[in-house]
Amino acid sequence: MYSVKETFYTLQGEGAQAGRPSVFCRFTGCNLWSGREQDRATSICTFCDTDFIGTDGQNGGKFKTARDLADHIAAFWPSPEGTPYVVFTGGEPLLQLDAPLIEAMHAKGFEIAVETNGTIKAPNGIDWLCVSPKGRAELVQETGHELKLVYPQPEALPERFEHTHFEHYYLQPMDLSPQGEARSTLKAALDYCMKRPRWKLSLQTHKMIGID
Ligand SMILES: C[S@@+](CC[C@H](N)C(=O)[O-])C[C@H]1O[C@@H](n2cnc3c(N)ncnc32)[C@H](O)[C@@H]1O
Ligand SMILES: Nc1nc2[nH]cc(C(=O)O)c2c(=O)[nH]1
Ligand code: SF4
Ligand SMILES: [Mg+2]
Repeated sequence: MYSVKETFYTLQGEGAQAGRPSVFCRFTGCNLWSGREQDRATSICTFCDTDFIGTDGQNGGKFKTARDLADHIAAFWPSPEGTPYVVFTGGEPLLQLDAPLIEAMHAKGFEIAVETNGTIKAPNGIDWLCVSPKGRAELVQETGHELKLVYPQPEALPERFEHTHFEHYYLQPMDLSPQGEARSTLKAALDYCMKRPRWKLSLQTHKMIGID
């Protein structure tokens, strides 16, 4: 059984695939925060910008089999042209994404992207793996296509991840607006990238243009 908060068609807003048309499948639940505001400050991940509780979002629900969920996701792809692309996110998608679902999406011709916090080893077969380390949480998944670190995090400074093996290294300015704080994390991130140029800047472009 898979538990999905929401499913929608949009553009990938972040990282090296920014601008790519994508079906987003947001799984319910995370291992680093309950999702309840009263637990935020005492959680390992304290700055999350996402509601991932329940199955009540747009086109959310519970799906009994990998085939059922794959059919649901594939229905959002608008046209036979281009390679269909699904981004599994959450919450923490690696709590639920498994080999049968990967196989079912590939059987439908999809490329599979994952956004993960890196605390759970990724299964084989993911076509684009984005790892985004969080606070004091141990990083288990040290390889992938992009490491996208939200910046600044006092307990997860970029230096801690320089021994890892990714094709791209990004800093993404922490958005504190969901918590009502306004502070310039953008300036801090771009200053760091310019000082240490293996790091590139990732902006949350979907928020700028007002899409999901
Ligand atoms: C909501 S998370 C879900 C996937 C997974 N749990 C993770 O943390 O990577 C999706 C992406 O949003 C990023 N993110 C979450 N909250 C953010 C914030 N306040 N500012 C900037 N990026 C944020 C995460 O680091 C991650 O790259
Ligand atoms: N457009 C868009 N791009 C995204 N990239 C990563 C996202 C996520 O929440 O995982 C996200 C999202 O929520 N929307
Ligand atoms: S690990 Fe990801 S989904 Fe979980 S609370 Fe942090 S940003 Fe949100
Ligand atoms: Mg998001």
